[in-house]
Amino acid sequence: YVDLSVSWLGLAMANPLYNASGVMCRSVAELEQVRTSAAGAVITKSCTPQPRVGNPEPRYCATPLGSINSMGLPNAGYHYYRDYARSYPYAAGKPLFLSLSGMTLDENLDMLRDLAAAELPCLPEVNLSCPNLPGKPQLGYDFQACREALTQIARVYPGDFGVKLPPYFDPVHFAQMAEVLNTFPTLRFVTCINSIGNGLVIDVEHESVVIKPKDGLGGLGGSYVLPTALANVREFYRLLPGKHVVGCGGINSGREAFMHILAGATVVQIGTCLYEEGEGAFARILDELRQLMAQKGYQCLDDFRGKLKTL
Ligand SMILES: O=C1NC(=O)NC(C(=O)O)N1
Repeated sequence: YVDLSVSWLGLAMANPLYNASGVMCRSVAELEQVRTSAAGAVITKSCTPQPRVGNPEPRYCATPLGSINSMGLPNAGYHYYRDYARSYPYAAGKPLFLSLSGMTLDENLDMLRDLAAAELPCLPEVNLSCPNLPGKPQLGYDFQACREALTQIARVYPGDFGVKLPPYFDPVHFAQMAEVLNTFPTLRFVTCINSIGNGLVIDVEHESVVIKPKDGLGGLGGSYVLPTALANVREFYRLLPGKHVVGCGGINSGREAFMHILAGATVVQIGTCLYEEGEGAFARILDELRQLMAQKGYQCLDDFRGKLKTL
């Protein structure tokens, strides 16, 4: 028998799989699709205080190797998701995470103050890494700005929270960001990774880019990003003792879910694969993970979590 359950942050999950923020989570209908699927948890679309239409379309395109998107944070506004979190059936056993992505630090602080006052069981995942807002840099690449932001966030939000990080590509950057993150004891998890920002996909037949915003530049997801996602999971697993890493990036089957957990992920999120396949992806990936564990003689996730061998 294979046990896929996860116990973390005072939460009990039947399995480690849920959606990546941004996919199947902008409307209540979509959120309910995830909640009533085989997923072990639910996370909302990154929200801003006011609703946003987002970037001009086409703004998403799938390819054989993954996806490119420049959505531009289209969302129903903070109060829509807070109200969903108010009526959410926590007792049913699937945790709810609320993704926040204010356009400024003050916007994040305003939303977090309100969320703290609401005293809801949901957990915030503060998005430090949206790559698709024209003219705005990804906060996660400015270490001093992150330190200042997290100082104020931890001050206005007393509870546990997490952050969605951009991918890093240099050991010095892993170390510098880890030093910032380790300053905050209530920062309990990091979600690695957000899309690899500002890629360019070209359509040879039409000799054109495939998305409209930023002349075709967009965040990459899917198989394109798996090795980078795994590196970020493993490096932050090593560098953030006592914190959890949520793995995200390139999970298409039980094999990639296994890789993320072997690299140290406590739980894992799926984005591109969920967008392309639909909520059936959850049950399929869980079955594949179960089978792989059974073949290897593992009975639970702790039997192999974080035990990636080096040579
Ligand atoms: O953080 C984000 N990452 C992405 O890849 N896309 C969305 C978006 O553009 O809304 N946001």
